[in-house]
Amino acid sequence: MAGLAADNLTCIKRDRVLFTDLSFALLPGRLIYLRGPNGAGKTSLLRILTGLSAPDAGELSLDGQPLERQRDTFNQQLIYVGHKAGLNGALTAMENLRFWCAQHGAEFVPADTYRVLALLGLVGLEEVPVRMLSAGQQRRVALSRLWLKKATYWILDEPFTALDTDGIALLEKHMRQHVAQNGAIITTSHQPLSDLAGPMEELVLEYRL
Ligand SMILES: Nc1ncnc2c1ncn2[C@@H]1O[C@H](COP(=O)(O)OP(=O)(O)OP(=O)(O)O)[C@@H](O)[C@H]1O
Repeated sequence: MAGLAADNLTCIKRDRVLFTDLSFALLPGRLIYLRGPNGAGKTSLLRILTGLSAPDAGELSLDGQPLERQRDTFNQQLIYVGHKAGLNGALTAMENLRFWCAQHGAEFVPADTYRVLALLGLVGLEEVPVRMLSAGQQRRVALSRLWLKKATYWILDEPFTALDTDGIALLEKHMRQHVAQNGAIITTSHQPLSDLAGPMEELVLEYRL
């Protein structure tokens, strides 16, 4: 089957089973809204999907083949935006993005990067160390990756954090467009996604004692 499939995943942290026997598929052209209370295991699940951590049981596959044999291929097709912005505060937005592109196999084209930063409302802030930007501006720099690299799979952990209403709408529209172009997204959010994000499936993690 095309897509990223999780088969019977189990995740245990400090003797607490966060989830077990969790199976689902993230298919091209689909958006999964992953929700659940604080501590349910949403970030833990997303980290497993990205390969940053391993499940305690279960398998992941990409296009029907074990994911662990295709990590490089998957990484080329993946953008992960974690709940922390993942920026170096001492570097400017342009420097951060140049570094990120080099690390993630994306071509860094300064003119395109300025254009994306402008789209995200950051004109005049491109050369400022990001530690001097507001929380929402830093989030916008982090999210600009979604405009700079072509990748089928987007794994997003609380991407709306600190964004104002215009920022939320901009991101939701971009997500919808990505899915319409056969992209695949799994995202967490403590605020419900609006219709701007387009059709979605829900994956709910309950808090287990
Ligand atoms: N590296 C770790 N070591 C020990 N426990 C961890 C680790 N990472 C996460 N946990 C625990 O696992 C549980 C789930 O954490 P996780 O961050 O996945 O939840 P979440 O659903 O994303 O929560 P939130 O909505 O608050 O972001 C928490 O109780 C947390 O303390």
